[in-house]
Amino acid sequence: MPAPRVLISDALSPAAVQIFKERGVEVDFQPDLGKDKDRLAAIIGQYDGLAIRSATKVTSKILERASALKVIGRAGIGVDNVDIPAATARGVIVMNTPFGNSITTAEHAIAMMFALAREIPAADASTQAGKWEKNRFMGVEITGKTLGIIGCGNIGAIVADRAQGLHMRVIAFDPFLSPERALDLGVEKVELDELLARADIITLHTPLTEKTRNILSAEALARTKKGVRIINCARGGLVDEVALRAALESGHVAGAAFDVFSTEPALENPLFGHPHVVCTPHLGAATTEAQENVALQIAEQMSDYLTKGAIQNAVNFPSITAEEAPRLKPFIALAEKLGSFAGQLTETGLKSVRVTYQGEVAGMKTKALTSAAVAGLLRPMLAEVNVVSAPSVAKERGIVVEEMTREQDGDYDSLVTVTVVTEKQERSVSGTVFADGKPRIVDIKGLKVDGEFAPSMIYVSNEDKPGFIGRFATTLGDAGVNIATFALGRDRPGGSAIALVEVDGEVPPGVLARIQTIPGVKQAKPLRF
Ligand SMILES: NC(=O)C1=CN([C@@H]2O[C@H](COP(=O)(O)OP(=O)(O)OC[C@H]3O[C@@H](n4cnc5c(N)ncnc54)[C@H](O)[C@@H]3O)[C@@H](O)[C@H]2O)C=CC1
Ligand SMILES: O=C(O)C(=O)COP(=O)(O)O
Repeated sequence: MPAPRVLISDALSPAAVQIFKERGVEVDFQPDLGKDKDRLAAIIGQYDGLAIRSATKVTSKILERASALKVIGRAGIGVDNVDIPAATARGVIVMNTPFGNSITTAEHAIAMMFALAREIPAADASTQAGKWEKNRFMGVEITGKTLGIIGCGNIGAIVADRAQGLHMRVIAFDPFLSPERALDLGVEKVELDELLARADIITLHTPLTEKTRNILSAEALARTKKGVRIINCARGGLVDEVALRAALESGHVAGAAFDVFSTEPALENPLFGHPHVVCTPHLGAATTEAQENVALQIAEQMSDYLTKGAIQNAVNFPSITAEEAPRLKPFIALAEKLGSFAGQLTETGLKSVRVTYQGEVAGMKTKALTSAAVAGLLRPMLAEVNVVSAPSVAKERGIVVEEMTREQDGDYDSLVTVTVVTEKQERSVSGTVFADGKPRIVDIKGLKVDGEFAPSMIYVSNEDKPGFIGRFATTLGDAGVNIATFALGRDRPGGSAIALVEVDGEVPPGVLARIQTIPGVKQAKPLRF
């Protein structure tokens, strides 16, 4: 197999290049490419992986051209520059490095707070201009002030910790912050209105989502305390920049420090030029330490995925460690094949699919296995679906996906059952993985069998009557089809029976129709795996 190829299209630390190479991944380092979307679109089709920071915008248009792409790695935290639904729909894993730059970014927010409180940038410019305006700059003390943190996750929590070290009172608004965690962090959890009314300084640390966009709107700004200072080191778009400018002009807001802007690169912005505004060009993560951390980590994660199938910190797929990957692999194949079996037999509208895990397999990454089963199920109907995209494709089509785990209670250490409910019927198939690592099908619609999955198979359900096997074999023989393996199952003598037959090569047209005419045959279907 040729080595996987990765394109680095943003200014990652060159440390990443070394890691990729050491791990058998070819790497193309073009740190400015992300800014040129046409060139990126022109070459992205050659790569299995794309490593980015915030300058590369991975839009659905870029993804349409990314025919070989398997993984996008964000050397940093925010993935709002990636169209995640579009990546997921194309089966591309999107991973980030959720902690590598959080201390550095929190430190930047604290630095911005001091810059605002003591007007350091303006004082610096004035001093170096030879003005010595000692009376112009009158700061405010940080000690004893109330810091309002909007979004108290990884970065917000570090900011809270540092602020407490500075003897500030810390209040936080974050709907997902548990009272226990708030207590642990020593912050007072409050509603947004209370934060706005009480904070002397507000700092934002939420991702940009439809819920957080414009969280500091004109109305919200109007509810803040007079003389408040506002820091945004999270994402442009969280604050209404025009309304903030007006509030600065009126003197209601005493100062603002922004690292991120609604349009980036921010070559102009409503906040620019105000004497109490401090700006940096998206430098939150820009320290040598943080950049090394995120570059090394993303290169490791992407290499592990491309070479070993391990998944860490994916925002659109469950994690699978490098140790788990080989153990999971045969079960992924099993789940996909069971799903495929059910999908190939499905002729009417799919309503729901239930995947049941019994025994040892119940302790594995069942979410990944369920995605594989759904991918296998949908593939006979939709060619472009894979393990990553399957859950979202199913959801889009209104197919309910359920997962159940149970204790082992049968002959097998592990048993996976895929049950498909269509408009007409419910059908289950079960399988396991034997010690040889090969997936086997062990139960079809409650009838026990023991069959392997083969590239070309015929499935027959029939009444258990003498003469069927002879006629069936003759029909195939007459058509020049060689039987490779033959697995039979039935519920009771004379009851319902099934045959799962592996044949060499394609089943010629017309053969299935002839099988269908054998007395007692209810259904005959070709299957491919
Ligand atoms: N300026 C820069 O260079 C950098 C900026 N960032 C930005 O900082 C953001 C935060 O990063 P982390 O703390 O690591 O993320 P995180 O996911 O650990 O924390 C985000 C917090 O926001 C909270 N949240 C979500 N929706 C909310 C809402 N509607 N109202 C209030 N809180 C809400 C979440 O519950 C979570 O606790 C990132 O999403 C990224 O956009 C991150 C790194 C560098
Ligand atoms: O990690 C993040 O979310 C950041 O915003 C850092 O962005 P950058 O990698 O410096 O372009």
